[in-house]
Order: sequence, then structure tokens, then C-alpha cells
Amino acid sequence: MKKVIVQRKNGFLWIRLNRPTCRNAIDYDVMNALEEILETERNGEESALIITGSESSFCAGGDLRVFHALKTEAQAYEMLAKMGRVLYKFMTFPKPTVAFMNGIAIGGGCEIATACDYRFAVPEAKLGFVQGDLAITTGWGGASMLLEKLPYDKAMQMLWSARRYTAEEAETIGFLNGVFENESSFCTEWLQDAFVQHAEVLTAYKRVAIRKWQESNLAERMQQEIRECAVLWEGESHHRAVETFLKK
Ligand SMILES: CCCC(=O)SCCNC(=O)CCNC(=O)[C@H](O)C(C)(C)COP(=O)(O)OP(=O)(O)OC[C@H]1O[C@@H](n2cnc3c(N)ncnc32)[C@H](O)[C@@H]1OP(=O)(O)O
Repeated sequence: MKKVIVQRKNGFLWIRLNRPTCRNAIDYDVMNALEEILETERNGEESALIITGSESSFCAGGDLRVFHALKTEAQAYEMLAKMGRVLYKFMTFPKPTVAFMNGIAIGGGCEIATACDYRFAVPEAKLGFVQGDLAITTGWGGASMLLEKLPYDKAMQMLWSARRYTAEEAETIGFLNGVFENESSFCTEWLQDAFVQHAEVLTAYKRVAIRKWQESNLAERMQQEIRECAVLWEGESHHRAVETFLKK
């Protein structure tokens, strides 16, 4: 079974995270697949990219079973920086990007969504930067990207509280651009009229945004954020919190 499914529908590129038994958590195979897709599809024919999850989850963040083997700061940094590079590629993808959160979006799942230009969810989705509960920060550059997308106080509220928000609350705070009953209503009520037909207009606008992020050294800021997380990762509190989850 492919862990990441690529589909082309009505001029859009769909990426579907496909590990439903662990709520589409991200492991190394998923990171590698995403990196390859983002490289090969940069100049593809589709006008925009949509990322979603299979069955009824978007993404439960990093695969805690796999990454719990990483104990030291250096080991953690290597993994975190790898996904950080993938999310920077997402953030600076030359076309519009959309996260359609078809269910739970937790931890790194919210970091992936933050890298996208737009974020939508189904009404029953729960969303949160829960990393704080695991005694770490966002480790894939999510905080730096969130501060580009939300007003300062709203971004910090989501990060500092580590709260799980309902879709309605996440829309109110500005993390979500809208809520749709399902993928089909998202497509007919939003996606099909969202973008002009002239693809060169879409990419030209995206370059304007990307230039701003390049000039404000977003890549470097994400790296520094990843270093902060790697330091905390090594701590006892983090390892204990993950063990508690894994013992459930
Ligand atoms: C490392 C980068 C930074 C981060 O992403 S930190 C955040 C990491 N993610 C988390 O802390 C989320 C942990 N998971 C949860 O809180 C819950 O499982 C979640 C997502 C709310 C779903 O709850 P439920 O729908 O009730 O499902 P459940 O708990 O019974 O889980 C079903 C199976 O999926 C597994 N799973 C869920 N999230 C996972 C994860 N992140 N890594 C590895 N395995 C994960 C879970 O262990 C369970 O497996 P099993 O069926 O018991 O074998």
C-alpha cells in the first residue's frame, strides 16, 4: 500500500497521506515521498496542489513509534531538519497550495497545513499544535510559518496553549479559511472557482509572497526553530510524555 497517493483531478494535483491505521502519521517514507513529489511537480500542468488524508484523518503528526527511537539532540535534529526542508518546499511551492483537513490534524499535521496557502477542514476535525504537551516545540518550522500566516497573538495562543481546537474555533481564530461538510462540497463550493484560468498569474502572485519570505530569511528562522526543538527533544520530560502515549 502506498503511504502517499498522488491523484490528478480536474486540473488539480491531490496528495493524500495514506497511513490510516496510525492516523496518517509521518515517517521517513512519507517524508521522502513528499520531497520527491514537491520536486517533480514544480513544473507540472496542474494549477494548484491540495493535500489531504485518507479515511477520516488528516495527519497525527510525526510517527511517535518510529521517532521515539531518536534520543539525542543530534539524532532529533537530523529528522526534524529533514522534514523542515520538506515543509519549506511546501511553503515556497510555485503554485497555490491547500490543506483539506478531513479529520484530526495534530502536531506536525498542523505544521504541514500551515505550510499551505489555504487551510480548510470538515466540521468534526480537531486541530492543534499539541507539541507543548510533549515538552517540545514545533520541530518542522511550523511556528515560523504560522507567524507568517496569523496575527502574532493568535499564532502564539495556538502554540503556547497546545490546545486542540474544534474546526469552528480554528476558523474563528483565523487558522482555517473555511469549513466544509466533506471533500465533495469543498470541491464544488470552493475549489472549482478559487483560481483564475491563467496559470502564469497564479505563479506570479506566488513569487511575490516567496520573495518576501526569502528576504526575511524564513529558511534560516525555520532552522533556528528546529534547533530549539532538538534541544528540548533530548530532555527527560519529552521522552516520558511520548512513553505515556505509547503505553495507552
Ligand atoms: C515529531 C514531530 C512533531 C509532532 O508531530 S508532535 C505530535 C505527535 N502527535 C501526537 O502527539 C498525536 C498522538 N495521537 C493522538 O493523540 C491520537 O491518537 C489521535 C491522533 C487524536 C487519534 O485518536 P483516536 O482517533 O482515538 O485514535 P487512537 O489514539 O486509538 O490511534 C489509532 C492508532 O494510531 C496510532 N497513532 C496515532 N497517532 C500516532 C502518532 N502520532 N504516531 C504513531 N502512531 C500514532 C495509535 O497509537 C493507534 O495505534 P494502535 O491502533 O493502538 O496500534
